[in-house]
Amino acid sequence: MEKDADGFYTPKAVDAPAKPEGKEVEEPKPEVAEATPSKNTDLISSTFEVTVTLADQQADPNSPLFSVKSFEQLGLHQDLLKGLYALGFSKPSKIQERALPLLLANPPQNMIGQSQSGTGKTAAFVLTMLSRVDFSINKTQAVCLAPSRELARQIMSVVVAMGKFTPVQTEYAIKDNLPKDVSRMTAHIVVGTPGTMIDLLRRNVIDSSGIKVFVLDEADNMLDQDGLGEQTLRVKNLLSKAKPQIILFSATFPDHVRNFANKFAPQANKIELQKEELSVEGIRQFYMDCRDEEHKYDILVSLYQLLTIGQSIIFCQHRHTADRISQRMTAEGHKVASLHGAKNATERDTIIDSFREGREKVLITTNVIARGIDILQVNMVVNYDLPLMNERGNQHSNDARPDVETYIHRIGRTGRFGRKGISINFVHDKRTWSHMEEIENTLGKKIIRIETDDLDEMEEKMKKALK
Ligand SMILES: Nc1ncnc2c1ncn2[C@@H]1O[C@H](COP(=O)(O)OP(=O)(O)OP(=O)(O)O)[C@@H](O)[C@H]1O
Repeated sequence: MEKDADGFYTPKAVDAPAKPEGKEVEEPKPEVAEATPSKNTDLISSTFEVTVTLADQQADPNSPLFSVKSFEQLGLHQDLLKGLYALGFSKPSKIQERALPLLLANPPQNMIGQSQSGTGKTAAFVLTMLSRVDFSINKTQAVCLAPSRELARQIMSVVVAMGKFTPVQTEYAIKDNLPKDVSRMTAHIVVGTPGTMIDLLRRNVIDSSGIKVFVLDEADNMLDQDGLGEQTLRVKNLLSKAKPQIILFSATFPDHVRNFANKFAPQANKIELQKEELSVEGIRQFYMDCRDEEHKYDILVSLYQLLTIGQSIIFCQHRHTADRISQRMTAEGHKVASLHGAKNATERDTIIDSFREGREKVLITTNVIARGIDILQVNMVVNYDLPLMNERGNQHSNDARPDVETYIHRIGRTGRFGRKGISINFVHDKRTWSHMEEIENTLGKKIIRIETDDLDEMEEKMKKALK
């Protein structure tokens, strides 16, 4: 793909002969000198000596990571191919293979894309934004919204990495992250959260007239009428004159949001998952039957060694629970961090960066990082409290029911891109037991019991699950 006279990256024809099932087809060589795909030897290992060869996963036609095409065949510009290869991406995943030709085709068409957690949706929309930007114009041309500052920062890191060989300029629209006294942003791509994005568009700091792409990551969450939906709609209205291509991606699209998504992104190309395809194969789900709340804490502490083999995320329903547990564990000499929405922006950035770098191995948190966060070393997720939500979007009300979508996203923080992972649910009474049963029935996937008083058995089961 070459830049055309106007400086755009125009996709070339993307039709390529399909690979016959079960047969190996030689990958075409990349067209660029320095853009050599690294051998897919992205191995992770832990004390359990787990090794995952992504190439094996990508060769299995039933895997969401399988693709018959190469990145070159998807019609990406050489500069972007270089960025992909520098990141160690050698072959697209299924969602990338299916979505990219539709996303890059002209005239641009809206997209509602669904694919399991950790299967590479970010690259699909980031490459689209980078492909559609005309770098010779210093004006904002793509905006992307995410539900948390942590996710917005992560998406930006992908934009910067994939755009490393392009002259892309980027800017954040997240709280406490704006350059002082900025009156006009000229960055090509702006990534942020809805509140700050509304502010910047309203004050004309972002000139909306040149915006060609509008992406919602975690779109079902961004469109939920009981949550961020109203703000997201305001952003859309502020962009409406520019008529951008609207791109919605998520691992989940519950029925009540899907109807709204169809209106939000009219005439969209759609890639959908069946209900039984929602959960990721590599994540083994367990539960532990605790006696009461206090026993949950004791069990968590007894798990500490296992939690620190790789990295772990512990999800609680309330901020005060996350704080209390982390304070108690810290006082007892364990090294844990806690992150939730009541902390200030600087603290939040420091905590997540430190966890990302592996300086802390256990992160105790709330739903704030249930979605999108991609830290490959996380091989265990604990639902200290199962996620709940009532019909009005209230997590804390007495009539709250199991929130299956949030459960899928939470456990999806492990088992990323073909890796193995473990999730453990703590249940401690009839109510929490029935909540877990409801999740199990909805997902059609067995959740296996681990005894709380047999650490050896626990370790054995976990080792097996991670193999
Ligand atoms: N084609 C590829 N080859 C190798 N690694 C890839 C490829 N595509 C994505 N990845 C890696 O896979 C991981 C998961 O990707 P990503 O975060 O985009 O998943 P996602 O589908 O957005 O998940 P979630 O639903 O949790 O947001 C990332 O570490 C990313 O770098």
